Amino acid sequence: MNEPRTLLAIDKVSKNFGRVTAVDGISLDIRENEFFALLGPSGCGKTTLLRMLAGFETPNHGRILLDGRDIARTPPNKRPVNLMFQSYALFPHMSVRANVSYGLEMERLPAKEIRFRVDAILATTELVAFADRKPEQLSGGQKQRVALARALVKRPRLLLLDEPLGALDKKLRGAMQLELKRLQHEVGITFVIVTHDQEESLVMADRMAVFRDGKLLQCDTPHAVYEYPADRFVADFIGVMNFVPGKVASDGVLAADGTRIVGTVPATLSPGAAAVASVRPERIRLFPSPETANRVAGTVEALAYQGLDLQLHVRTALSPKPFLVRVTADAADRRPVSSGDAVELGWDAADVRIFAD
Ligand SMILES: Nc1ncnc2c1ncn2[C@@H]1O[C@H](COP(=O)(O)OP(=O)(O)OP(=O)(O)O)[C@@H](O)[C@H]1O
Repeated sequence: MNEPRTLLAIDKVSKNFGRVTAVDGISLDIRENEFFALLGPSGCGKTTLLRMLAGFETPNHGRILLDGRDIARTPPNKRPVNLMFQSYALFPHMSVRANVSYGLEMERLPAKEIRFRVDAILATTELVAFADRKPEQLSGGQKQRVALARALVKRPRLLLLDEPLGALDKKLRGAMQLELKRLQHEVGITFVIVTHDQEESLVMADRMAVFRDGKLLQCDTPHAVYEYPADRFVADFIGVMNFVPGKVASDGVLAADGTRIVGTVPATLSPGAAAVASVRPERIRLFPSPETANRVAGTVEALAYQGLDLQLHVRTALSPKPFLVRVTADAADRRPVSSGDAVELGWDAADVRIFAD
């Protein structure tokens, strides 16, 4: 297989606003035709990084190489990069077609080419039937597609999307996540999306970067970030995780009550150091077999049906918070549990991740 080609190389980029370091020495490669997500809690610097890629901010340090050329100081309109705003910023008095063709008209392209490209992108974004409508006559999802069509018609090398689904309700958001991914695939343009929604990144991104306090914590595929988080913060931020605090032992973590959680200890942790053992809710089994490496007694505190899954809160002596356990409806039917029941939880050593506390 060919090595994917790097489109954008972010090289030791920093940005301060007065004494605030919004982006702190980030290095990151984004590949050609990739759907890449920048993710992190509010204030982590993801929007500032996106604005530097667009050209609305200039880094204090570092280089931003697009196709090998440093664009860090190139004005926004001179970059082959387009930014789609969360608010869509559509022209209210213009039709969908006029909104989409506007950018090409500014470029003074021949009318025939404009028509050809606008027709093609209206078809791709399934907007042909709405071409003559004004933005106010469209639904939220349709407006979102117009904003996308307007950005894509210019055929940028890179499309930046700032919380593109932020204005949509939950159900439409789900549908548009898949739609965006399909579109990206179809047009073959590299997308960089900013979101604070970790589920959204897991669904859409080919790779994702997790930030905190202006620093890059981890950059990998959604699967790798979910299964092998770089640290405790990432483990907690992405998905749901159960944590057992304790001290590092030779083959795992010793909890305060003396229970040993068996798992692989990272080489960076010394014996006796404060650590947490963690396990995802879906890796925990109710009523495990006696050979299961980790077993602990608990009491069911609460149950919640979530479609195909049943989510349990189980109180144990291992941690102050109840364990979250996800069992399939099937398993729950076979051996029903209710609030107040005594249960045993079990999980394999291979499903344990251990982090510095
Ligand atoms: N123009 C500015 N002047 C001063 N400080 C700024 C400016 N822009 C951003 N900051 C600060 O830089 C830090 C990073 O901000 P940024 O907007 O990049 O974060 P974010 O991760 O996108 O957050 P959110 O999800 O809330 O938009 C924050 O502490 C913010 O207050």
